[in-house]
Amino acid sequence: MSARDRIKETNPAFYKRYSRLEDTDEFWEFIIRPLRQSIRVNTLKAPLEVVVERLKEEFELEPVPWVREGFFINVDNLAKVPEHSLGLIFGQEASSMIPPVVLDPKPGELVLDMAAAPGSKTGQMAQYMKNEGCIVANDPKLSRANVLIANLNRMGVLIARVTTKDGAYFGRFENTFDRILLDAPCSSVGMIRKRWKFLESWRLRGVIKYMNIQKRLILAAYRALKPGGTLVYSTCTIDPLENEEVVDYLLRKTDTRLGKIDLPVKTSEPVLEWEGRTYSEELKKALRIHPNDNDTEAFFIAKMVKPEGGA
Ligand SMILES: C[S@@+](CC[C@H](N)C(=O)[O-])C[C@H]1O[C@@H](n2cnc3c(N)ncnc32)[C@H](O)[C@@H]1O
Repeated sequence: MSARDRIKETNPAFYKRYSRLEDTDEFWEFIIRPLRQSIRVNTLKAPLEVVVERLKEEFELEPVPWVREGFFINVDNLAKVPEHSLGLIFGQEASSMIPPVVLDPKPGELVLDMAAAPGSKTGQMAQYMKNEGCIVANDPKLSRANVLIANLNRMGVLIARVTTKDGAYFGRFENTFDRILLDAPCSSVGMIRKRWKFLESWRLRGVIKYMNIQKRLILAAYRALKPGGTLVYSTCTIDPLENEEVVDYLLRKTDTRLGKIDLPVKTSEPVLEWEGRTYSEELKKALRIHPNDNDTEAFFIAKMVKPEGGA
């Protein structure tokens, strides 16, 4: 049975909705094809070259084009690789490495990771900050916050302060953070490649529930951002209501502008019209990544800048 037919049979509403986004055989095939394993080398613990040389003795590595420390690797079970237990490498999906690259935090800065667990992007940001400055790593789900703490310990991250608030709580710290990552909770269509259950359980009402949470969080994040600061919004899903709609909402409510993202990554056209809504042309600067674009998880990434002297 073709991927298209399997998807149609498993969740007809899913098929109907997203065939309006893209309807090629390739798209449907990559929506469900198992993901390639990828890793990020953790330069907080050892130099990149040393870890790469060691791994090459045993595995084939292929660089992830958009992240210097990212590699595809031919390993079945990372848990059996000692470098993983030692925190020298971290299993992280290749497209999920993009938001921290776009945010580009610097040593000494104050950064908010509003939805941080299990911490793959917190670790990556600490790496770019050379463990200098501070990252407030927040996640309200206690079981996930525990995994976050364990991962940060294993990765040797020394600058994270873990909190367990609803992300909207941070809106009260107006004009405070140099950079903010909102890697939002979402309907996780990109994760179908890891877990079939995300296809089975997908419902439009879930998308709408997440959209409302995302709008609340992005507005709070923007409030907490310093004038001149950068906010990156990302999801691992393809629904325009959780992506373009949410960023367009922030554009309409505030004085934010979108920043251009220049990375060697293939993207799909951003959606500027959906279900009778029209979105700002500014959204052309966002990255909409479908799973067939680069053989990765689906992702959406937008970079917002708060003007100096802005509200
Ligand atoms: C996509 S995951 C984050 C992945 C993480 N950034 C990483 O790279 O490892 C989204 C997270 O949002 C958290 N979350 C759910 N509701 C939230 C809320 N109201 N405020 C902040 N975070 C929330 C979830 O517990 C989940 O861990």
